[in-house]
Amino acid sequence: MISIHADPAALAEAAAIRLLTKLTTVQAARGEATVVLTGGTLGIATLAAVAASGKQDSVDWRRVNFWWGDERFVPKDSPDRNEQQARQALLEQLDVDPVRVHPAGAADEFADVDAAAQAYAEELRQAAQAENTPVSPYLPGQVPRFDVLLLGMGPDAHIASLFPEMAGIRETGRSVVAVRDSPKPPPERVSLTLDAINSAAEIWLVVGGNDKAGAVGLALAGASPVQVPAAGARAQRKTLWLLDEAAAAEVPGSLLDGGSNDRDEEH
Ligand SMILES: O=C(O)[C@H](O)[C@@H](O)[C@H](O)[C@H](O)COP(=O)(O)O
Repeated sequence: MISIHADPAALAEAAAIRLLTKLTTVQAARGEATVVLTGGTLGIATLAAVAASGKQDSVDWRRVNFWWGDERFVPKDSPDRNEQQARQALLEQLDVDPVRVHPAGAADEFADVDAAAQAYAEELRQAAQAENTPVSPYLPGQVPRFDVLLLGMGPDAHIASLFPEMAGIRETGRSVVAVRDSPKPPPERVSLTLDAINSAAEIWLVVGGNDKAGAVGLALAGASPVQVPAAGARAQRKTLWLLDEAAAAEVPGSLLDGGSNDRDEEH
């Protein structure tokens, strides 16, 4: 499904409203909800839009579980941390349950990025065991239920910290990988694998800007995930592309004609 919005601000706002609605709906059904956050400009703008929406109270934030799709392996208080940016943009304004907030390890907490990746995988496994619901066909017992997994995408079609042709995008059978040579700084990161990402009930790719249009077009045209990681995003139930007009410029026309898409009213 594709949803197109006028510009990055409208896109972030639309993603925020969808997220609030989804979390409210999921909580009504199963008492809690789990969201996997992402870094990047639009990933954080979406969280800021939730904070600015005035509609936060529709969600019981003490019963939301937060994970991260990737994290930079830098000191805990570094402004480069996706966790720090998410806390500043939204989490600090909410009454969250700290036990339910699961950031990946930082460079001043673990000896190296491998140790941080292993620890995150173990934390995910423990959460999966506690839920006792085998939700992932790829990683049974290794990841908990992810109701919504947010992703940004780079101009090279990377998602999380899975980059074209590199080891991470090829990894199978594991939930988390350590990245040492990220083409996008900083170089060291912890990332969910594609198997973990695709365990999510819903994946939402929030992508804006004309520098992403080519990668969006390739991903939606069904390119190989090793060359075009975003092409590998396939949720268990729904994969949603939330785009602004600029990033949608090369979406294959046949995909836009389908009835399941929507576009900002003014377009
Ligand atoms: O840690 C990160 O950098 C992000 O998780 C990364 O995957 C990001 O979402 C994309 O690079 C898009 O970032 P922009 O929206 O800033 O281009």
